[in-house]
Amino acid sequence: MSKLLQKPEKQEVAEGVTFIQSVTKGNSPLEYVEFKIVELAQGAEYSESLIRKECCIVALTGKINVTVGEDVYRDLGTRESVFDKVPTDSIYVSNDRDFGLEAITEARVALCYSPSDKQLPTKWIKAEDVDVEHRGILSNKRMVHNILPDSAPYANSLLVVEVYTESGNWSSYPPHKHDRDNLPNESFLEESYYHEMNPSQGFVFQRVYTDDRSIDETMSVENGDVVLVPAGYHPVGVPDGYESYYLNVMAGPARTWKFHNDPDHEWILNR
Ligand SMILES: O=C(O)C[C@@H](O)[C@H](O)C(=O)CO
Repeated sequence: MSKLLQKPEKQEVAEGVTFIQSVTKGNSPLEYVEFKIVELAQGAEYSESLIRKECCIVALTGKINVTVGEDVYRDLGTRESVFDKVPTDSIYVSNDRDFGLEAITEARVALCYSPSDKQLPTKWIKAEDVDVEHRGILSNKRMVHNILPDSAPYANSLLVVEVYTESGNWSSYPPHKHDRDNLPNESFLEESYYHEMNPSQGFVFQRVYTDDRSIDETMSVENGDVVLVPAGYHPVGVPDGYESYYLNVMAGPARTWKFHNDPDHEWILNR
């Protein structure tokens, strides 16, 4: 199996608290992005101390309370399934702070991390404030929830977006990359993709490839999988009959998403 594909692996870390995915510097090729999917049973609690990293807590499904230091953010989360296709609530927590999660209902939570050493205020990113963007035409249609885009100045390094791709469509397409620290032309951002499909037995294909093909992996991606993009283009193709959801986390030396399309396929944009 590709080193860029991580299958879900249940790890019960406390009563009612299960890691489904845990991408760390120790088990992935990424330097700037770490990521967890945590499932919480109703009433379960989980806490963490951030050491030299910032975190965006995304209430994927269910309802949670989040505590950051003395502050409590209550009743976060808007969905029973990510395929309700409405934005959800998130909390940005700065480096070297403690946070806690408490599940009001059964809940699935994404924890998105990147290195940081400059303290910033905690930010409640409310569902109603998340910008919803429709991109693309023909078989390239997708909807994007901009949770923490580069235009939002709340984080030092993290970028977080949710992307829905319609059945039979492509996204992150035409293929683009952001793997050169060469602003203003291109930024270096690593990226992770956490995938879900509707119905859940579906699959999508994701290719990760560089110009010189030193990376060239085409992966069959199933519900709950994570794809890691240390470099290269990273398009996603969705088979007929299935909808795709993914949560992207990006981070790098500069908090700017400046991508470069694969010149061979850029013509797609001019139809
Ligand atoms: O517009 C899309 O298809 C989503 C992608 O831009 C995705 O968020 C990504 O690849 C970011 O680099």
